[in-house]
Amino acid sequence: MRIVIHSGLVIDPANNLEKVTNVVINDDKIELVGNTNGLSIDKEIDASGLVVCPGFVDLHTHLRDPGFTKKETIQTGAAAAVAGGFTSICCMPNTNPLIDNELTVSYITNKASSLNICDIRPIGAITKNQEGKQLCDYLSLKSAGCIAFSDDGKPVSDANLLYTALIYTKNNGDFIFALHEEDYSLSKGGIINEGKTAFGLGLKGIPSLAESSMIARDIEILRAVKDARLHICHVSAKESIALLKNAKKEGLNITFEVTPHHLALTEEEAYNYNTYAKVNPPLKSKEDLESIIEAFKQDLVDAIATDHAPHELDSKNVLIQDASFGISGLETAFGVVNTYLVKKNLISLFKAIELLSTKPAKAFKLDAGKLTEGSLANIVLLDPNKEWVVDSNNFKSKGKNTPFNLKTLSGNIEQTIYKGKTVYRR
Ligand SMILES: NC(=O)N[C@@H](CC(=O)O)C(=O)O
Ligand SMILES: [Zn+2]
Ligand SMILES: [Zn+2]
Repeated sequence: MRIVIHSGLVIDPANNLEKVTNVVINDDKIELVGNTNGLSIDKEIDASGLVVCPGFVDLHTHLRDPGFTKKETIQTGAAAAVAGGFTSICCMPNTNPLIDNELTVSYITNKASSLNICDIRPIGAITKNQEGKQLCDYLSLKSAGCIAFSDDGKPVSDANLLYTALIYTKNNGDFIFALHEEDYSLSKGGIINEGKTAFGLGLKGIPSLAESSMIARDIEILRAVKDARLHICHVSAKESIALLKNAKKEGLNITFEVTPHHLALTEEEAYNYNTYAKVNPPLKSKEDLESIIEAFKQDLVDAIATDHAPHELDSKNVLIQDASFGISGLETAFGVVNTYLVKKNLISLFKAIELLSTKPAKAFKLDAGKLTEGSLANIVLLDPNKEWVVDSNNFKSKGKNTPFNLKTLSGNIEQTIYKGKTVYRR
């Protein structure tokens, strides 16, 4: 079966391509990008007015399954992913049981292959039961299919534990440690960012120092170990950006991601005790947001990752002190990035697509995020100019918890193709 997607603006950062041309799919693969002369075509997709680009890659998704299926299941999470243009997602281990054993890995990969609508790559835990006491068996988790390791939701508070994990793995291949950076002694009891909004609302704040001091510590650990590889999750503070800029300049093997909500919103979103704006790390000040934008302009950011954290509304429709931390993010990611970065002329659409596909794939060494001939036909058709009003009731995700609800976004996913088959159409 040969399908040609014609008349669209093809943006493929992996091959430095941006032009109106054809993308030819043959069964599950990309046969070619360019001229279709002499080819017999079975089916045509008219992409006039649309952008055709690689399926997006999310390095940070919470699927909640096994264990917390009232928040999300692998099925609803995967449906949300493809509705958001993601054809590869990496799922965090804070499930129940946790992804700290091969059985849970195979539960997820089996579900993923029976659904067959997007790649689902498990991230294993760094410590057993995420208790921060005992290292997991990284070799066997890796051979079972884990592509990185993280205790996300929690920091690795014990410096010696992280140090040991890096030393143990460094001569055994590529092990990526994705870190949730938070010093509990500084963040404990905090609800939103420490600053004007928290003060005005009478809420205990979480200082930026809770994030940046841990990043500083872990850069030191990385420097001490050398050949190890760190990835910093959901970076939100200007102090953290400054540290990471220097670490990169120095040549340390470190990457970092920024979420759509941290590049678009500030702590003021929590005005009125809005629990939908309660997230970890907290939404920060205008100055932090400006330093994140500057990091994008300077090409320092390695990935935009959703930190899709679906929660049932019962855990959000309570006092802000008691509400869960987290934002459901898969289905608004492109719209938010396009509205708050591209439409404001802060970065180009090409760069935005690169940060959602090619760069994250590169950071986690995934065979994805490109329209190269012979690679799997994981493709998104999007309308960068289409305006829409977010209505979380229409989300495929069970998680309706978003501070973007009822906001107008520009840029919509029209169609998502996975291994040559349409898995989502608006
Ligand atoms: N981001 C959040 O606010 N919540 C995440 C955990 C995390 O990413 O740290 C969750 O699992 O709900
Ligand atoms: Zn986290
Ligand atoms: Zn997370």
